[in-house]
Amino acid sequence: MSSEKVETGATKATGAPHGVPVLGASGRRIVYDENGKPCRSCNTLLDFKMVAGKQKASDVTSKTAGAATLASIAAPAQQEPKDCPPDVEQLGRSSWTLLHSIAATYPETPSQEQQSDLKSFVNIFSRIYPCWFCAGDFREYIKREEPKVKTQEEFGKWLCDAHNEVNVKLGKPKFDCNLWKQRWKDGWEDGSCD
Ligand SMILES: Cc1cc2nc3c(=O)[nH]c(=O)nc-3n(C[C@H](O)[C@H](O)[C@H](O)COP(=O)(O)OP(=O)(O)OC[C@H]3O[C@@H](n4cnc5c(N)ncnc54)[C@H](O)[C@@H]3O)c2cc1C
Repeated sequence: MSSEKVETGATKATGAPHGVPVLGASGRRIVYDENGKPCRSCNTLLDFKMVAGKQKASDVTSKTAGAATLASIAAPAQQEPKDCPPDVEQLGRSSWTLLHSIAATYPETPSQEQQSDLKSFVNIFSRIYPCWFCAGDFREYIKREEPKVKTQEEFGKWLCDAHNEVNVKLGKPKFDCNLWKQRWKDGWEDGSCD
């Protein structure tokens, strides 16, 4: 499938039907699947609802006049509904939690089999991740930066860099990778996680 790169890091299926919104209320490009339907796990909930006619872009803009960008203010205005399929952000948060938690429990000196299992997992993950354009970019990253699985520390840092690549793409600050273990394994030194 051919695709078009856009500023949010999203790519859009070129088969998007005529007469449907191209940009969402968040300012991001709407991602459609191969059947021309908006992809829930590829769009923010706000944009998904806007395309479904359940949220008007004007509802957001009128409440937020004067803000720098729609994208930066739209997300907090949106309440996450309970027990519904995830949007791109919920899916991402949960997936990063799983991935970093795997790093946190990966052995410090893994066997050959454990190293090979982890490599396979990361590769398969990059092929089946439900947000397909996210998955495509992740596969490109893995091609450029091969997963490092020789030790827990090595994998934790590799994953942190991979996550930072997405953060930068989305205009978010980079996370300090020296802190990955406090964030995902030991808890913060100030004791706030105790
Ligand atoms: C493989 C993958 C690819 C993705 N690609 C896209 C994409 O192309 N477009 C898109 O819109 N969304 C993408 N996402 C989702 C996106 O990364 C975020 O998960 C989503 O935007 C929600 O962000 P958040 O601000 O809640 O925090 P998240 O980025 O989900 O981070 C969760 C928590 O992890 C910690 N953290 C942040 N950065 C790091 C780091 N570098 N290392 C360790 N811990 C960290 C912080 O404590 C943060 O609160 C992707 C997710 C995954 C798993």
